Amino acid sequence: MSERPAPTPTTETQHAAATLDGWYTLHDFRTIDWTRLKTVDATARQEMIDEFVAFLASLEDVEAREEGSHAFYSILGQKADVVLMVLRPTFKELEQVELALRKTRLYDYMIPSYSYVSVIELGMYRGSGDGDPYENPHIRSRLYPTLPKTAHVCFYPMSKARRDGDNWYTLSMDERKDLMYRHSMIGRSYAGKIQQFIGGSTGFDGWEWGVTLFAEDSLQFKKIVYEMRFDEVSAKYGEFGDFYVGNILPKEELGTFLG
Ligand code: VOV
Repeated sequence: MSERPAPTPTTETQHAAATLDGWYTLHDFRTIDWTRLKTVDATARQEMIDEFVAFLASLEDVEAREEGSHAFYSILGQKADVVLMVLRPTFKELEQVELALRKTRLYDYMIPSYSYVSVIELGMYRGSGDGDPYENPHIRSRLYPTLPKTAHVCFYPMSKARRDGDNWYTLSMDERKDLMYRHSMIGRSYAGKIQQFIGGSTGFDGWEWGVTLFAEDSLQFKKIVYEMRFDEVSAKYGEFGDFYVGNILPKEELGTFLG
């Protein structure tokens, strides 16, 4: 694992909140070229599916060794058909997963529809306690997580506003701390219903964070996002990209999905 710098302590001045940064994250959204796939004969299609299942099984091996994690979901609507979310310690390892995906035969029937690069991030608005946070087992489990395999996923990118009047980046640290505290209190009321993974993406991708939510009950996505819209940090400063929602796609069901 690459060495991480110790987070800088926060003061009352106007500066960036220190972050703890974990595994790098790629969300790879693809649309299936159904028209072309339908022309493939049953034997060749089964071979493609078997090869892709073996690819997913190889990701499971990495996850079992706790050297990364992934989640594979189908996506509702026309924005994409599937998403592979992958977590790895380095950009290089993310690239290796991308390359392995590209080398599968099924990839020839997948059209890229969207992707997002970020790094699992914990904002240290309240400090990180005593000792090296990267050695704290609780913090490590959040920075280097095994992703849930819940029934549903919801992904969207977001930024904090930099408008005249409502500019997150000109607020003092104390103001941001207070707002994030209120945000976290709403979040906590969804304990047991939603698990959130925030990927910091400033300098990596088109928005500042990628938000990935996992839930067994899909309605909880609407409830938390709606409730947060009334909270000042989202109401005044939240800017949002497209939402992608979908269902878990276990590798054992890939044959039915593509068949
Ligand atoms: C499932 C619930 C949930 C919980 C418990 C939760 C808690 C927390 C805590 C404690 C913290 C700060 C420290 C850290 O852990 O980083 C955060 C941080 C963050 N969040 Fe959050 N959040 C949740 C959920 C949650 C949602 C649903 C959203 C989307 C907002 C919306 O309007 O659609 C979100 C966004 C963020 C972001 C973009 C950040 C980083 C902002 C920054 O300026 O750094 N978040 N969040």
